[in-house]
Amino acid sequence: MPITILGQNQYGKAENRVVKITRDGATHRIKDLNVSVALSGDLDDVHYSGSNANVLPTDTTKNTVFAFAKEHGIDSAEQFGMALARHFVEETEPISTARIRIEEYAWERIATPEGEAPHSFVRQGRETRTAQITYDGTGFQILSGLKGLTVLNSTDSEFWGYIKDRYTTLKEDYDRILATDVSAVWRHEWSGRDGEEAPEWQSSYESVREIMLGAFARTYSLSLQQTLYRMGAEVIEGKPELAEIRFAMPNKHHFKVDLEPFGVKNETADGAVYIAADRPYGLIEATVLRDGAEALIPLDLTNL
Ligand SMILES: O=c1[nH]c(=O)c2[nH]c(=O)[nH]c2[nH]1
Repeated sequence: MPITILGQNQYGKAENRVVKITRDGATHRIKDLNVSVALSGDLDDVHYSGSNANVLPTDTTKNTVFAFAKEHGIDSAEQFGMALARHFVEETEPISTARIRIEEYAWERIATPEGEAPHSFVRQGRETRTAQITYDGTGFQILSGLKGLTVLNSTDSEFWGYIKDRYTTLKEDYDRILATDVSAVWRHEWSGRDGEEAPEWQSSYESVREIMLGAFARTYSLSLQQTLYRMGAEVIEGKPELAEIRFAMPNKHHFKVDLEPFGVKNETADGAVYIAADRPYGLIEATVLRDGAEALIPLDLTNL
């Protein structure tokens, strides 16, 4: 009698770095993606006996990603992931679910004194757009997102009134810097099941980002938790096509430096000098849901 059984399993080629250039005369456009494929289905045999009869090689999944970039182009990460996920499920009998994860790296045109360069680009900061597309043969689940969106408010942030026990040394702060690297994932209500038209992925992404930034800038903050909730609430209120949004936000602490030993006053009101601490950092994570919606975004955003 065997004493083990196979649990959840998936496989596919991870981190296919695809760069697609679209030429419009001398003016080029660039899409720069990192695409990871994970397939699951009738795959017990390969684990139990080593029979590869139901296995589409990961090498083939890699080739498919590159071929699709050429054959279908890359309109948006979401659209590209949907085409791939549908292909793997519909064309390969043993595969019942496909999950495509995509990171997109943004490039902007280099501005020169003669105008925008038609085919020269500079990478935009550390901000990365993300998408996860899952297809099970009947409907899609689309999670869009971003990570590495670094923001800072140099005032309008306080932190006080918290629990104080015998290990508490933190001083209450009535005017501090609030800085974070926003990671966010939002789930679209749309599944493609009921024939409803798919969202316009690019403009939807841009407007979610704009709403988040506006809420961060506008919120007078009594905690990063409160700021996070305001950002999520404004997104859900402003975007009827979204059901939930989840954030992971490190509190990038900025500590005022003690310059008294040098006889120098370092007052907030005069424009102070801070040390930007690297670690440890507070890590604030929460989901904001439309009332009645199900929480389906994974709790740990690190791999999304
Ligand atoms: O916005 C904050 N939330 C906290 O929970 C916390 N804890 C802490 O030490 N500083 C902060 N700041």
